[in-house]
Order: sequence, then C-alpha cells, then structure tokens
Amino acid sequence: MDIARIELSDLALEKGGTRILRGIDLAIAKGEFVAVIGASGAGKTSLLRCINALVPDYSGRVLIDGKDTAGLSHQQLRRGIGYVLQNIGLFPHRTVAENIGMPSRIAGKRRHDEARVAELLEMMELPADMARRYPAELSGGQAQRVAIARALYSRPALMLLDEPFGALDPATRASLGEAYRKRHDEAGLTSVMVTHDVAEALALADRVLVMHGGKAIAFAPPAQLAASDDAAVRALVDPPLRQARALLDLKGGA
Ligand SMILES: Nc1ncnc2c1ncn2[C@@H]1O[C@H](COP(=O)(O)OP(=O)(O)OP(=O)(O)O)[C@@H](O)[C@H]1O
Repeated sequence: MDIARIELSDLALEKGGTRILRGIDLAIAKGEFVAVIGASGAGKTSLLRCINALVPDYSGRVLIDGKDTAGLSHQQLRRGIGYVLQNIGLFPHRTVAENIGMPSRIAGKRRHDEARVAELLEMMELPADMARRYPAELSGGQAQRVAIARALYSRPALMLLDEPFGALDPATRASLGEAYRKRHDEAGLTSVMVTHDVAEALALADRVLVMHGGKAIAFAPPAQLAASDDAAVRALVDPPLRQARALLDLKGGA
C-alpha cells in the first residue's frame, strides 16, 4: 500500500463518557513530516491509534488514499504502516537481527531477509556486528534505532511514532531525531510523530499539529506556529523559545 494522503474527517472518540477526540478534520500529504504536540491527556496517542485502526470504536472517518480504513484488512494496514513506541517492545530473547526481521516471521516466513537487516542497520547508523547482540546488550539509543529499523523493515509508506525518543538523553535524542528525519526524506516516507518536546517538533517537522482537550487547535508550519497568538499554542511554544533565546544570549556573551 503506497500511502499518498491521510484524511481525518469529523473524527471523534469517546470512552466511558469522556470525549477523548472531538471533531478532528485534517489532511496529511504524502511525504509530509507531521509532529503532534499538546499537554498530557490532550489525545495525541489516541489520534495515532485511530489512524492505525487500533481503536475500533471511533466515529467519523479515517481515509488513506481516499479509502476508509474501516474497509481495509488489518494485514493491509500493518504492512503499510510502521509503528514505533517509546517503550520499544524489543523481544529480549531474540537477537537484534531477529528483532528487525520480526515482521517477516509475523507474515509467516521462516527466515528474515539478511540483506534487508544489514541495509537497515547501516541506514540507522548501527555497526553490522550488532546484528548478533541481544536487546539487553544495547544502550537506550541503540535499542530505539533497532525499533525504528524494525518498523521500517517491510518498507511501509507511513510511519507513526509515539514519543520515539522520549527515554533518551538530550544529545542522543537530537542526533537520532536528525537521523530519522534524513531517513524520512530519503525513503519518501510520510511520518506522524507524537512528541512532548516542542523544540524537537519545531526543528524536525514540516507541520506541527497542536492538540488541546481532544481538539486539533492548530496545524501549521513551525514558523507560523511560533508566531501564533492563540493562548494555548503560546503556552506550549513560549517556554522552548525563551530557553533558546536565553542560550543564544549566553553564547553571544561568551
Ligand atoms: N481506553 C481508555 N479508556 C478511558 N479513557 C482513556 C482510554 N484511553 C485514553 N483515555 C483517556 O483519553 C485521554 C487522552 O489520552 P491519550 O493517551 O490519547 O493522551 P496523550 O495526549 O497521548 O497523553 P500523554 O501525553 O500523557 O501520553 C486521557 O484523558 C486518557 O486518560
């Protein structure tokens, strides 16, 4: 499935009387890198789960290339969409190579494609001999690179990433974010990444979606968002902007 366009139309989700997502209408173009930001509980993860058809009971429509995902099989969706979570989920008793090649086993093949695994290790800037190691022998940053490699194994057109770099130190986080953005561009992926790091969102994304109380309150390129006069948007973007200015002042004064 070569995903060209995602459209959400009047998407809403309610659980136990709580309205988690409300009336979301937006379109994401092929090749776009979208970051999703918003306070805790704003509905960011729920939005990704609706796109991925992990939540069956939403109302409204999720369209991929004009087709309602409700009419697509799970197998079709899983093949076309790579999903990366913060808590990684690598299999501890499988080697790095087996973890990366896991999608082929899940698809019923006995062996994974060694050449594809080697290619992905190189793509994620990991040494080739890491293929034989086990997850417990990796640093957090290396493990997260392996998780991204696994999500890319089946050549999905769309990547959904939920706080993919959340557990990493700031320097590793920044370099992995940049490395992922490069892969996104080279592979012509469409990426939707939830992040709590507003500076990361502004630095990496083509457009930033701001969620607030289950609603999409802004969806704009970083420069436009940084100039927004909406109070809820300002509450998110002002702290990192102040921090950046303070750092620039320090640098200027050095
Ligand atoms: N299965 C569920 N049943 C009831 N409430 C739920 C369920 N899943 C999520 N919620 C609620 O929906 C709201 C949105 O949750 P969601 O995980 O989408 O937010 P989020 O923006 O990703 O938050 P965080 O940044 O903390 O991960 C929260 O108030 C959460 O408690």
